[in-house]
Amino acid sequence: MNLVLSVRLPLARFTLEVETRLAGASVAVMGRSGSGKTSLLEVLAGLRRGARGRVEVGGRVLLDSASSVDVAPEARRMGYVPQDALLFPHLTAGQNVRFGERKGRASRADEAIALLELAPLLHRYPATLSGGEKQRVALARALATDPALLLLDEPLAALDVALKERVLPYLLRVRDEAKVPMLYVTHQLGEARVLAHEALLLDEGRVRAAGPASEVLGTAARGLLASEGEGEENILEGTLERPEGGGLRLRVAEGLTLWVPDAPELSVGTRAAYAVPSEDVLLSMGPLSGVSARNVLMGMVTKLEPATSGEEAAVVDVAGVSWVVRLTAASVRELGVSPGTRVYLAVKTAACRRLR
Ligand SMILES: Nc1ncnc2c1ncn2[C@@H]1O[C@H](COP(=O)(O)OP(=O)(O)OP(=O)(O)O)[C@@H](O)[C@H]1O
Repeated sequence: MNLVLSVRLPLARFTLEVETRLAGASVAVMGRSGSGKTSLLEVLAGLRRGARGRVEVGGRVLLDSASSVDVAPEARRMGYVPQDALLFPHLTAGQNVRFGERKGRASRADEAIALLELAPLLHRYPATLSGGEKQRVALARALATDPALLLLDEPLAALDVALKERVLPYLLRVRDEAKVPMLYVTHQLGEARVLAHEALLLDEGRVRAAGPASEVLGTAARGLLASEGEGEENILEGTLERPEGGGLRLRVAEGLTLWVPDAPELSVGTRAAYAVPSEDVLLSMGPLSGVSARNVLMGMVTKLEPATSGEEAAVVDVAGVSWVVRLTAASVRELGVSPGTRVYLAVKTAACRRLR
């Protein structure tokens, strides 16, 4: 899906000026609070009068102010789910989903209901649903409109950690099974890494970086989001295994396995993803023994980057996989950490949180 953006929209403090081309199936839109993320989504949805320039989605021109093209919001086929997506309180979950159903496309609503596992909830009213369930209904309602592009504004922000874990896999299903392209606003680098193929980083209304997620979500994003104190997570994907002697282990790469919390429903051979907050990784200069952390990984520092005030983020390569570890500036000095230093990382099993 091709996305061509060349838009200008005057805002209160600055002008949103976005000039970019994206090709990915899922794009994370990131940036500090107030950098213009929601405004950009609303320009795409056709909800902002005064937007100038050109918007093209999958070859279809939605806005071209030079030739006075400005497709009405309802004709744009954008599945917009705003930050605090409200459900109609007097309609059941099922009626909410079908509300947006496109004529002749009833199957889309059925697909969305199956994909998001809403069948048991269809007769319930929004007031009786949990936050995560409401999010799933809002997402299904958007999918039922058979959108060309989903615009999701921080779909997980209002959910606590446990609920996030339950809703994130549904977003992955939308991406991988429904195959509906999405633009996804988030403040969490970890979430963006799991969900996005590409990323767009906004700073005061301008594009600071855009392109493959693996590149954009590195240095630039960390530097820009650091001042917000956003938590950073290491995301590890791999295959589950149960070695003799018990326990559950994630095989991430040749030479990198990670003990993770055991749970009976997890079966060997399944692909899984885990998040480890950067502040939960301990760094040591020497081999560790006699520590309670079950995972001790040997690696090499590749970069040091400024993180939150007074802190630095060390990027450590472990068997070809990059880890981010938070250190205070004092520890960096005292330990003598610099690029090229061999280090050991200790990670408690309990710090590994399953994402899918
Ligand atoms: N309708 C509007 N008219 C003028 N300025 C606006 C309008 N809506 C928002 N703004 C301003 O534009 C800037 C960007 O707002 P926007 O909501 O797009 O940011 P954001 O990146 O989504 O922020 P957050 O992460 O806090 O949701 C802010 O300074 C905001 O005050």
